[in-house]
Amino acid sequence: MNVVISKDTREMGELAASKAGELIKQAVAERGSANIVVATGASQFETLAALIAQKDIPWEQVTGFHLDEYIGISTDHPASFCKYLSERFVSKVPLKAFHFIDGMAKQVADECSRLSDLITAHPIDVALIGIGENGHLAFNDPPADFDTEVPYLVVSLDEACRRQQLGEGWFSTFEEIPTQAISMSVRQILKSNAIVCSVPDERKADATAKVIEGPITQDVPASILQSHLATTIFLDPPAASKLSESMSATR
Ligand SMILES: N[C@@H]1[C@@H](O)[C@H](O)[C@@H](COP(=O)(O)O)O[C@@H]1O
Repeated sequence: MNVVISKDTREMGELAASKAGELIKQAVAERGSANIVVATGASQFETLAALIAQKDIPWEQVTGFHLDEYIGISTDHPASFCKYLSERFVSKVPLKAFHFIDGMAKQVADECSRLSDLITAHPIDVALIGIGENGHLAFNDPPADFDTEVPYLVVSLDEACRRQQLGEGWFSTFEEIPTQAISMSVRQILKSNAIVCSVPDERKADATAKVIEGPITQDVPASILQSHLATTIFLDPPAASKLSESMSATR
């Protein structure tokens, strides 16, 4: 795992997008196509804006996968990750395909199977992800399942995760926030050839320090990224503010 501390949030997004763009272009040059995973949330604002601004990515050869989605939130709800991805990414670049998670599916088990089959047929070149204030990876809250081989699964959201969504302003009341989601599993995320993790904001400083410098534990799900050699975590200075001095010196 590599760590890059940028000078501000904008630069964090530019550096993360530049890394992701290089990896996408490399995959297309080598294989003729690329498969990517795209996350949502406040963490991805700058990264996705910088990614869609890159002019030399052959998007027609790129297939995208959706990292996680609430169960029971329609696509016109302000918190819908489908809405977020449509508006900020899918409508902005001419992708070969994008596989959304249907959080309104009547049979969520069938939806997980459909997505699992699709992603198994599309090995991922690069996953763009974030981490939660509670250290979650996608919607795998602590203690996360590090063992399941299932690519997509139904997960329960813990209170800290749901409070984060309220704090970011995606919902107007705590009660409105779903208690379940469909998420890519931890093992599926780790199968990505490369991982580009964007982490801005002081709200993430505690989780960032645990993820990067603490032990690998299911209680801090994103700490498993330490075991993935082709992961780069891009931080802004507030997110990096609780790292040890030696780590901060890598800036
Ligand atoms: N489940 C989403 C993830 O897709 C995201 O990567 C992560 C970080 O959240 P945020 O970017 O909102 O800070 O947790 C969110 O709740």
